[in-house]
Amino acid sequence: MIPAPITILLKRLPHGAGLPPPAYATEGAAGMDVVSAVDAVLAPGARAAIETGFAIAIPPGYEVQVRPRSGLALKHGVTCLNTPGTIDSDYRGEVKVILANLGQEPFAIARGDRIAQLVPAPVQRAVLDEVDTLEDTARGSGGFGSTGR
Ligand SMILES: O=c1ccn([C@H]2C[C@H](O)[C@@H](COP(=O)(O)OP(=O)(O)OP(=O)(O)O)O2)c(=O)[nH]1
Ligand SMILES: [Mg+2]
Repeated sequence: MIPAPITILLKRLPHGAGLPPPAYATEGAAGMDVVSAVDAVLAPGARAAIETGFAIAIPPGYEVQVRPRSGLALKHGVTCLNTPGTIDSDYRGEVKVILANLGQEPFAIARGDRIAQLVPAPVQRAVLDEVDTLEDTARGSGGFGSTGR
């Protein structure tokens, strides 16, 4: 069964006027592609918070993840540095995409270029229960490659 879509409110900011809102490129796309509101050039090794020209209000109990586009990553080495970026449901500032250029060439972004994708997700919160001992397991404290290659 396909879960019903949640409603996210989107407020267009003045410098984002005229830009297309985030949108699904295909019927089955998981992410809504989001476009840049600015022209920018990312030098090799550089990072920047790229403005999108909108703010959103996500319903309580959800987040929006900001994820890279694989085409930009593969062709240009351009990715979201903090992937997946987290948009909190109580954030009302401008959504920004933290892009990093891990490639060898400068990467030019034009206003209107699709730079990332937004994926809403339910958030499972937790309460922490501080204890003196934790139940033992076969793994124990092994990790970071302890099971081999
Ligand atoms: O890719 C991102 C990541 C975050 N944000 C905004 C929305 C998010 O709700 C807020 C805070 O993000 P996060 O919690 O990841 O950053 P922080 O360094 O912990 O900042 P803060 O102390 O404001 O929570 O910044 C974006 O616009 N784009
Ligand atoms: Mg935070």
